[in-house]
Amino acid sequence: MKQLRLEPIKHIQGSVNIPGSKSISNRVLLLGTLAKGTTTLTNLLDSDDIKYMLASLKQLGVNYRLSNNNTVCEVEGLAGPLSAEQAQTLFLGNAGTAMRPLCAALTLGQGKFTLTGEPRMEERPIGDLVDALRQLGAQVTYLKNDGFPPLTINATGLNGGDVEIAGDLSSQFLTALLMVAPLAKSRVVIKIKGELVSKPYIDITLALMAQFGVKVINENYQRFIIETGQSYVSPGKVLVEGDASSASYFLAAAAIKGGEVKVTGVGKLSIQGDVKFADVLEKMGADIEWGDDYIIARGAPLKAVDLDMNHIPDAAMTIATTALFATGTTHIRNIYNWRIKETDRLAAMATELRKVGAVVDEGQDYISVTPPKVINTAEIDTYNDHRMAMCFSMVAFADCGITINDPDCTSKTFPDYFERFASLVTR
Ligand SMILES: O=C(O)C1=C[C@@H](OP(=O)(O)O)[C@@H](O)[C@H](O)C1
Ligand SMILES: C=C(OP(=O)(O)O)C(=O)O
Repeated sequence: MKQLRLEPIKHIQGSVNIPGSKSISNRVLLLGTLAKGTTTLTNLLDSDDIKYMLASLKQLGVNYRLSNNNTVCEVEGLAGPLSAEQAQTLFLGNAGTAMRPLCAALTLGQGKFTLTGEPRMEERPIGDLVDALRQLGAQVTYLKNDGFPPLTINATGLNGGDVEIAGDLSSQFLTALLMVAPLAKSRVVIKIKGELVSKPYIDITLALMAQFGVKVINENYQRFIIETGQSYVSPGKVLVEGDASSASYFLAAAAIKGGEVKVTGVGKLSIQGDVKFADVLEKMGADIEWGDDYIIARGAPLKAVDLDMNHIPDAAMTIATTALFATGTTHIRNIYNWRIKETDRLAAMATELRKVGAVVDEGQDYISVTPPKVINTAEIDTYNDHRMAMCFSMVAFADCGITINDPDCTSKTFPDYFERFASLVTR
């Protein structure tokens, strides 16, 4: 297994332009496909999750032109659903933002589609989405375990009507349903069962649908109405913002080490909820400055926080390792769905934080982290989870340094993370 040794870091300083948002890249590729007209995406993320979406679209006959560095993509819209004359099997890795939206989108047209992924994808639920699509007439069959990929869709189009969907495991199910709703045969009214988690991701979905000309009535995240007769029309150009979750590592690094780091490409005009990560750092004591498309973090002595982080589930992981450098016990609450992401992130985070000496309380839906007096070095397992690898790079700010096992797993969303990180630090 490959390992990356990070020697102790004395100082961090500089500016980093953050690669494109995973959430926006995959949404816009799909909306651009369903839309009338050609959409040119700039600052598209070049990472595994996007490659799976792009490969699937190509397999389904979508025409697009990708620049040499994979960050500019011109998508020729179909002005309607995806269809295929021959049965297609699509491999979607472990990309939730490809699996869930494509599962919904492929019910709209005609054809037989099988969706598969990596072993972990077969453990990540999709039942709540499939239940909702079935209420609208979709025919979906599970190939292994009920409620989980792989699955086969026999597509004949999607009816409109009233549909209920559970919101308590993942917002991606609702995102998927919202994106296909305008192309159903009549008006769609979606009612949310239970608490809706990760709400800001729904705001991303609605903002992008609006850019493509579709209006959704949002009744307090409880009910959504999508009137019939709407269709997606390309806005022409879409600039993909920098990924706010990816920005969290650089902002945290500055907060921990007392230097100044500016992240560009994401700022106060962002449509991504994860920019609120900067507010958490501010509560911990960091100095944060906002521009329209940048955020600057400056370090200061950090103190623990006790917060509900359901709204920023990805960036919240960065707080778990930042907590090693804060006085007191940090409590990260209402994050049950960490358990059903790339790995069981609550269990993985607790295990690895204990290796460096932290006292950790892992609850069903929370984690509490008390830093040790002296942080130990360790070999950190990353569980094929890009965020585990990136979060634990923070431990290099302790006097002992850290070793990251399988660092290349960052390729899911940030292939050159460790090179970018190294370019800002002095050892
Ligand atoms: O819609 C999206 O782009 C995402 C939603 C979130 O998932 P959940 O809604 O499952 O929390 C987030 O963790 C994921 O990385 C991306
Ligand atoms: C949860 C994540 O990914 P996915 O889009 O596969 O759900 C993530 O990137 O942290």
